[in-house]
Amino acid sequence: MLEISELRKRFAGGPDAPGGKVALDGISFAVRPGEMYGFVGANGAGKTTTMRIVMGVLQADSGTVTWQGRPLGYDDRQRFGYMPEERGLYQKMRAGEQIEYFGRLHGLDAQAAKRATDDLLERLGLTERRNDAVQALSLGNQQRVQLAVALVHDPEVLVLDEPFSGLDPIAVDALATALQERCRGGVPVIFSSHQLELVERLCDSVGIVSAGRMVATGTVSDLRAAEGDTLRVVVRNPAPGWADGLPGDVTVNGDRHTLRTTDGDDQEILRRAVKAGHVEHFGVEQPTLTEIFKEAVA
Ligand SMILES: Nc1ncnc2c1ncn2[C@@H]1O[C@H](COP(=O)(O)OP(=O)(O)OP(=O)(O)O)[C@@H](O)[C@H]1O
Repeated sequence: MLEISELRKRFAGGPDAPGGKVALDGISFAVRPGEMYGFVGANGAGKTTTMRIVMGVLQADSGTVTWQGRPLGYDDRQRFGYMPEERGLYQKMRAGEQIEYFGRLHGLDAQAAKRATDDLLERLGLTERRNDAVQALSLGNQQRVQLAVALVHDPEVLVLDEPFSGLDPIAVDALATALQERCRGGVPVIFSSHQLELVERLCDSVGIVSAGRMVATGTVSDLRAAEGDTLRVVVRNPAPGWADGLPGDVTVNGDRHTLRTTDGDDQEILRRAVKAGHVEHFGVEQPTLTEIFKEAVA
């Protein structure tokens, strides 16, 4: 298990923050083998800083990162796969050579690096691009190469900073499939993203970070249960004031009035809606990750 515990980090101040900037204020979470963990938060919340500390690019002021119960060292990190936010490909090197080269850097012999590269080029739909220089590739294909570089040495853990940003749906699916395969093989995968629908679709667990603190973490279903269900009622052409006194909020779109509420007597609400107009929809819905996120960071 990868365990991140009570990480704190303050950056030295500039003219706008002479006292320094607290980037992390006690971040803790754990990612289990075979778990896909989505790390979400507003811009500047602390996701990249956390990942950089996990990968040893930055040092925390305090707190620990352990893997399999032991503090992480250089050798452990060599066996991790990392996609940094700033990316890190040699622009003039060919895609295939690059993946092989990173495989060698991570300790594979020439044959193993070539085999792994062939396999990844195939899986990620890059075989035709093997001999293209990275700078000649589209953003999506560069990102596929970047993922291949993170995967080439068959890593024990994957740490990916916004791997899906800027990708079209086909590329998203190619990357998602590659990550799911590793996960099924028992690799813990942590990735940050602002694409909450994608995180909801792919992840077993989610961590929501806000201003350097973890404001919610757990399985998506636990977070949903904690948030509670919402009753959504849509009434067309209702009589004015039909929802007066009912709990929740009403939004109006043309002749459609939508009431959303997390409490109240559902039968009473139904009676009022039927009396008021044509009831087009009446149902209980689970909160989306976007709703959970907005509530958690509010
Ligand atoms: N090298 C640095 N020097 C000073 N401040 C920094 C440095 N790196 C990050 N910060 C600050 O630390 C805070 C956390 O930044 P971080 O990049 O970790 O956020 P993030 O959640 O990854 O944001 P985004 O979603 O925009 O990538 C921000 O206020 C940022 O400005």
